[in-house]
Amino acid sequence: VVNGEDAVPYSWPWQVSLQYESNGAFYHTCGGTLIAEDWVMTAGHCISSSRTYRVVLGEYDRSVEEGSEQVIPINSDDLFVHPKWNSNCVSCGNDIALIKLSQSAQLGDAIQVAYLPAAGDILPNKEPCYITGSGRLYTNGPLPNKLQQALLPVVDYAHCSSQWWGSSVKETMVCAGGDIHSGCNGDSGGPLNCPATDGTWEVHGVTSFVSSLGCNTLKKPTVFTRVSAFIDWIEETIASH
Ligand SMILES: CC(C)C[C@H](NC(=O)C(F)(F)F)C(=O)N[N@@+](C)(CC(=O)Nc1ccc(C(C)C)cc1)Cc1ccccc1
Repeated sequence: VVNGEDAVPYSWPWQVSLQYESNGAFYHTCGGTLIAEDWVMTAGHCISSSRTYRVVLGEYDRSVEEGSEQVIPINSDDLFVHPKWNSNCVSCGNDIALIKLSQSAQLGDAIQVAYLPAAGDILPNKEPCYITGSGRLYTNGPLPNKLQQALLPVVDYAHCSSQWWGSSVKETMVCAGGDIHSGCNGDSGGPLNCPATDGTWEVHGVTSFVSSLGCNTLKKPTVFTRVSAFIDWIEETIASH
């Protein structure tokens, strides 16, 4: 997250860190959202079938053992990338994947399941959402230790597809930001958290891409997979596994 701030510890308790194994150690590669006790939602581009993954829940500061962390391994046949995700066509969308955890998360103060929007729910322009993640602090910059957040107002489809991203943005995506705040690599797969009418938060986006010219390129909002366009697929996948 570029130009964000340290989140209040455990204030986004559905945020997870997706980590892959390399030479015996695990590395943060993407964010994710806990959507059920044993399911995590992330981006399709975060998953490669040749890697071994684990998720870490209840993490605030990656450099400190806080006691709230839960590390859960992932079985390779529990990775469900959307069937229409095509890594050669990021602009086609469908950048979403589900991961079944090998055991249920123990919910508590630091770990909670996110609310998802109703199918088809479209956010109005300028809706004040927050991006959260442990991605780079600036283009080609370092990863933070503490979870970051930044206010990223929604740029509706009409604006995002006309002026800014053009035809690279589809109606199955949500744009947000476009000023000095943005996501950056490592935030992929994480949540776009938007206020719900009843004072809670709903996860409306899965962080998908930023401009290759620079994470916080002006007039190039961060682009998210629109969760409300995939509610049926999410429900079917969970129901059948
Ligand atoms: C793997 C790609 C497909 C998505 C990747 N997503 C992210 O980093 C995210 F924002 F989600 F955290 C990304 O934006 N990767 N970049 C490598 C940029 C990129 O590939 N962006 C991009 C933008 C648009 C398109 C399509 C829609 C034309 C494809 C890729 C990050 C970057 C940006 C500036 C400097 C260095 C690295």
